[in-house]
Amino acid sequence: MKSYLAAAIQMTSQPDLEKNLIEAEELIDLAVRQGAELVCLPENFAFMGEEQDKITQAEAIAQKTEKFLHRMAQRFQVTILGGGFPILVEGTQKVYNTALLIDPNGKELARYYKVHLFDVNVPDGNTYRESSTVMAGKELPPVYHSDTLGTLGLSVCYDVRFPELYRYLAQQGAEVLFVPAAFTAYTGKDHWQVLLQARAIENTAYVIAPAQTGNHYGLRHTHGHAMIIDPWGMVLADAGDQPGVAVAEIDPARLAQVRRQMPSLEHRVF
Ligand SMILES: O=C(O)CNC(=O)[C@H](CS)NC(=O)CCC(=O)C(=O)O
Repeated sequence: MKSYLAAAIQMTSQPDLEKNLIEAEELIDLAVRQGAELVCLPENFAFMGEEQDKITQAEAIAQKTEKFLHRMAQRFQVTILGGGFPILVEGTQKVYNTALLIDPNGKELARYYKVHLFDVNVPDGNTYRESSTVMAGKELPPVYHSDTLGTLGLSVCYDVRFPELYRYLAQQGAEVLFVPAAFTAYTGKDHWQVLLQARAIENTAYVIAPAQTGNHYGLRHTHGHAMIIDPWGMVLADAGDQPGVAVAEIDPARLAQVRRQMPSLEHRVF
């Protein structure tokens, strides 16, 4: 593992695939110009709209988005995380909420189907029933061991509330945890940063958390604050509440230092 720059992209995705992919490309370009070698897109980067519209367009979204990720990785010669987009589950009317990691040659390194689905009545009056259109993944997320970028662990959004998933990733050697998200504005203001810092601190790992921000359609507002957090829990970069990028250094020397200073991973009893 070497020292390198990573980017957490922040978008306001709409119910418009083509528009979102153009916007994503511009932000990837911006991140690469700032020197990022690992570029991470948020959950729903390709499409954010009514559940039913997502299902109707699922085939096109899945096909075009997967191609887009391969094309971007190759064109910009970076590793890309596509933080969450729908892929139809054969023989059903449901999709997997899927995160893909692609290398600069366009090769797929890792794939994860979101396990925890957001079926929550948020006190602001919005009701979320992700399980009405999404099939829950049944397997723990993968880690990918990269010689240059370190050991990378996948997850998506609502997963961040389930610490056992990240402890599993840490046990598999994860040094960098991805949490691509579309956190609601209401829960995000109180929980987003706290949860991310907790996952970083308790696993002494970097957290890269790309995010959705602003108003998408109807009453859907997301929290923003795409960020990168170091293994001590320090926020290294925060994209605020507008579309953009948060860029920060992922440094193996810092990781080793924190794991020396706070060896809690080695003191686990259970
Ligand atoms: O809002 C939308 O339209 C799109 N959102 C999503 O796709 C996903 C599943 S519904 N959002 C979350 O998981 C939010 C979790 C969250 O906000 C929390 O855990 O508090």
